[in-house]
Amino acid sequence: MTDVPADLLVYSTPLRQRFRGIDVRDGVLLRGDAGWGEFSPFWDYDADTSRPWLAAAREAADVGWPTPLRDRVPVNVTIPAVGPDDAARLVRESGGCRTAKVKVAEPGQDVAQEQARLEAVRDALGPEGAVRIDANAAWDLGTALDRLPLLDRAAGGLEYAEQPCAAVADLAALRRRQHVPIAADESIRRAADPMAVRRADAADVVVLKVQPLGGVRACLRLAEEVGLPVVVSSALESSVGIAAGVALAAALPELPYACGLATVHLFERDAVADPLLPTDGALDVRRVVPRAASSAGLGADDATARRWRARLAEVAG
Ligand SMILES: O=C(O)CCC(=O)c1ccccc1C(=O)O
Ligand SMILES: [Mg+2]
Repeated sequence: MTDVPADLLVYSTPLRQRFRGIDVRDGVLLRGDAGWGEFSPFWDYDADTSRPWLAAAREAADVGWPTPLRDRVPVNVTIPAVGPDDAARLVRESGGCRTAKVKVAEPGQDVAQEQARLEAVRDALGPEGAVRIDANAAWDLGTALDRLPLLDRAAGGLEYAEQPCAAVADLAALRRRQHVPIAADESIRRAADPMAVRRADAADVVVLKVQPLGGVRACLRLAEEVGLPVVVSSALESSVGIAAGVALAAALPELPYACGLATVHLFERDAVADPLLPTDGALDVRRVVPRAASSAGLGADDATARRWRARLAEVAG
């Protein structure tokens, strides 16, 4: 081999906690004139769904991002569907996060386990902290109306509930019928028409993710169009992908909430040497570079690297 550095690397890492049904995360890192970008659609996404993910990676690599308006971005600690002791430990070890996002509606778990997790998180965070939940569209309207008051009480007050139901009409009804504010995530990033949330008055907050929505600039345009407060969140990426979320959060005119960008701690090993982990509850606004010059050095075996090259070709083609 020559010593010409690669402009395409594949990374792979086990997760410390199972998240969103996966326990290994992998993806492609692309280098261009502006730096490194990440292309890491989940494996259950088809080529069409993955196209905006590639546009986001290319923007990061080839164009770079708009000028930041801030140099630090407050973030929430993300609490997977773990038991109360682990939940409390994650808050304590979060790097000073004063907001926690707790996953609920995990298949096989009951409401008592969710209450115990929320009580432990509130206890670890203290009365000044903010607690939000994410149900990933799992509840029907009736279940959401039953659960929200119980979980609101267990949490000692919820900042908001992220995507409690799948349908925009159900989010709107829920918002009218109880007091916990509603955030839309899947209704934005997986919808043909993200503006439907706004027209239906279905949310108080929108969650924007750079890769599924096609890049930092695409998200800035969407934020302006929607006109609601934005929470920038991760798609469970390496620090290369997280840096794009941080760039979006840094470029938004207003940033009233902590962002969901503190997920690198869920990786056993990050793709960069100096991971984007919070200190004093916030991430620095900066670019990052891979910590190794080969995919093998980033944990990807030959089969994984081949699989990603084929996928990249399919999505680009
Ligand atoms: O928002 C966060 O705190 C972390 C990001 C997160 O929850 C997430 C990560 C990958 C895929 C989906 C989601 C989600 O918000 O539903
Ligand atoms: Mg979500």
